[in-house]
Amino acid sequence: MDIKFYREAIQKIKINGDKKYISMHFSFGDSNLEPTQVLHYFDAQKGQRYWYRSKNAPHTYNKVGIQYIKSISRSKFDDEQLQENKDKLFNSIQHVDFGNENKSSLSLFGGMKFAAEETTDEWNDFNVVSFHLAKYQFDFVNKVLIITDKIKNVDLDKILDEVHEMSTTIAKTKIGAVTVPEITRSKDLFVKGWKELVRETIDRLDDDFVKVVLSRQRLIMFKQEIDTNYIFEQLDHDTQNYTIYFENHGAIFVSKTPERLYEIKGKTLFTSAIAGSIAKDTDASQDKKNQDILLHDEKNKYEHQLVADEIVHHLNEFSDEVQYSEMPKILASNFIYHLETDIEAKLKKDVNIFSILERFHPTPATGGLPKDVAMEYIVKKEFGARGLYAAPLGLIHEDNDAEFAVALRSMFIRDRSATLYAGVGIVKESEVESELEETHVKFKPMMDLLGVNDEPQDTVD
Ligand SMILES: C=C(O[C@@H]1C=C(C(=O)O)C=C[C@H]1O)C(=O)O
Repeated sequence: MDIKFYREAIQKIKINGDKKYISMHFSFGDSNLEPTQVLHYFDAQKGQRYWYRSKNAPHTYNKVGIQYIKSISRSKFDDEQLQENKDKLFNSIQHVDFGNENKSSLSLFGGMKFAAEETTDEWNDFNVVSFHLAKYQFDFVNKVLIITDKIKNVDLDKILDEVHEMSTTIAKTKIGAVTVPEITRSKDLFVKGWKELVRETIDRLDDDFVKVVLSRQRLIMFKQEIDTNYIFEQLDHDTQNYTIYFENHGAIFVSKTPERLYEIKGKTLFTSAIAGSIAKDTDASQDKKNQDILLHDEKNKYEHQLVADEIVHHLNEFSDEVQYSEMPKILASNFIYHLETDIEAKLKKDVNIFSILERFHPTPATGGLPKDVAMEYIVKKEFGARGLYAAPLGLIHEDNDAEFAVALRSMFIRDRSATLYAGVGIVKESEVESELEETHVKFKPMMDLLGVNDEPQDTVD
């Protein structure tokens, strides 16, 4: 980092008294910083850190945020108000461009809980709706560090010292030995009740209520509080899926989801219908067979089509030009294959991205059909609240470019325990035992992350 250049440039900054925040970006192209190192470096900021990395390299986004200096938090989702809050916030920021060729990608990180109606103490550390503006945003795609601070507190020389110190120290930071969590207990919650609910739901479904996703939970207890550096390293290995790591107050939420809710780039929206599943197999020929079975299985194809049709239907409100392939393809994720249909749409002028979020979430891949009936059913019948499981989480930029993932294959960590979540789409043709089996497979990414190979011996009904 050319600190001398910045030192001179900073003298020329004219503070705009009409603004509330100042945001500067610095190129760190010459130092090889890694997200895991940055998160580790800011251990003292635990409770105010996030990491969001898009799936598949080269990643569209790969960003670590530290210290929430401003948060838009709501107990209810209101698209108009959120758009207004977001615009107001971005308009109150003075951007400083040092003539860097890398543009600033200042963003808000956050999303909303699966359902606003759910209330449990367990999830109280997270708001129903929250979008955070982090003071330090490390953008690993463009290799820039964006620092945003309140104008009334800002000390530009101090910021430069800080940047200099960070860029040199972080580059040398090694996580070193991490503590692998020691599991004292692992148990499946309400399995018997869940199976009964699936049975009851299959009976309940009819021509008017065709699909609902039912999830269940697994509780893992540790001997000591989990070493967050262990989590960072584990998350780093898998680049095939999204990486979501989100701290708020005393809680941590982690997801390795394969599912994108949508990505907006300029005037184009990209999304995918993902539903219909089969486990991967360690035997290569069986594994190939499994993929063929999935591509041709009527129940899975039906389940998938419901999701694809619903997404296309919602898109018609925001777009006059929607494109998608007629036949789903195979999406390989950790331990499991899904059916996937890619969908692309040209957005109409001036669409509110929060309205898209509200309309899309939840797709029938995590909610059901019709959406309202399914949501009510889930909130009323499922055991425990979903919180951020299956929730949309992602990044929103000033120019409305955004990406949201659906936080599946996820867990909630607090103190010495983790709660894992897994759900399955129930349709009239579902069978209880194979749906239960599918949840086992969907727990695996988080079990694997925690280093647990065995299924729990213990169940609580
Ligand atoms: C609900 C989950 O997954 C969703 C449900 C799927 C299905 O029922 O086939 C497939 C992928 C996801 O859209 C989960 O992973 O918990």
